[in-house]
Amino acid sequence: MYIIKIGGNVLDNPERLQRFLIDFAALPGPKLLVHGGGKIASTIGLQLGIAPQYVEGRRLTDAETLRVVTMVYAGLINKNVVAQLQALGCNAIGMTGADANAIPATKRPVKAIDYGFAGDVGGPETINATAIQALLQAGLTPVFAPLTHDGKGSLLNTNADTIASVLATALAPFYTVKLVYCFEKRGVLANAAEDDSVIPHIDEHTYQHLKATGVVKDGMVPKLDNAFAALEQGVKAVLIGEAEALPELIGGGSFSGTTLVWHHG
Ligand SMILES: Nc1ncnc2c1ncn2[C@@H]1O[C@H](COP(=O)(O)OP(=O)(O)O)[C@@H](O)[C@H]1O
Ligand SMILES: CC(=O)N[C@@H](CCC(=O)OP(=O)(O)O)C(=O)O
Repeated sequence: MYIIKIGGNVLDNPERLQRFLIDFAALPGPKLLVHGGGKIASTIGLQLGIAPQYVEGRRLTDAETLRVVTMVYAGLINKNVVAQLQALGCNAIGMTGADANAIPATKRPVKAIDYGFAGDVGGPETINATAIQALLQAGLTPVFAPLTHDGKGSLLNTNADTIASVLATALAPFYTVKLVYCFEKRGVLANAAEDDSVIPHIDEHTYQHLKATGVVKDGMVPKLDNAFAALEQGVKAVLIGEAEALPELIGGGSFSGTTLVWHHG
């Protein structure tokens, strides 16, 4: 099965999103979509007078921000994606980690920095894989917003790349899971300014080198950390590429993004 994640730069562009959803809806077999939307949450927050705050690239989720991200992720984005998929004949069902207790989490402990209502997810055994399997077996396509819950009544904000990785890992014992991170570039690039400089294959060793030399940075670092963690824990394949090139990415032809390589044993 495919678990596909789309980020803020795709969600923010209606034409790009529509093209992606057409291809996603056409994928045969069980599938699951995870969306982010950090960029849209920041824009809507600003319109409401709530400026986004980041420390080292991570959002601080105070009580007001939690209200904004709940409205934007679980409401505006999630329900519009579900409606668009329904129009394409894909029987989508919108989810957060609170729904069906799919993804329990704990509020990140306050150390040097207080990230507020940020949720840290435990191991794959904490995921309610049974409920997600039941949805898949009923022919439904779960669409996850990047929110989890603490089991005490509060939603928590959790990075969408992490949600995709942990769901992929939790479902790996039951399905051959291929995890696909779709974003606005054609893959992991050797040169940020050169769109055609896609690195076709990256293993752990190469990744450490790319990170140390600053070729891979910013949002790509947590994405690849999550991706290698998923491979280590039984996910069959991880692909990274352009949302609009989903069929090529999955088809594995030339110009088909970056494939992460895991050396077993
Ligand atoms: N070597 C690289 N190749 C491609 N993107 C990179 C690279 N290094 C850093 N990045 C940055 O990582 C970003 C993708 O991560 P992120 O911002 O989390 O995106 P999204 O949430 O849309 O998936 C790209 O937009 C790009 O700016
Ligand atoms: C805790 C945390 O980092 N939450 C993220 C969730 C959204 C997200 O991951 O969106 P993209 O995939 O579009 O970046 C945030 O609020 O930015």
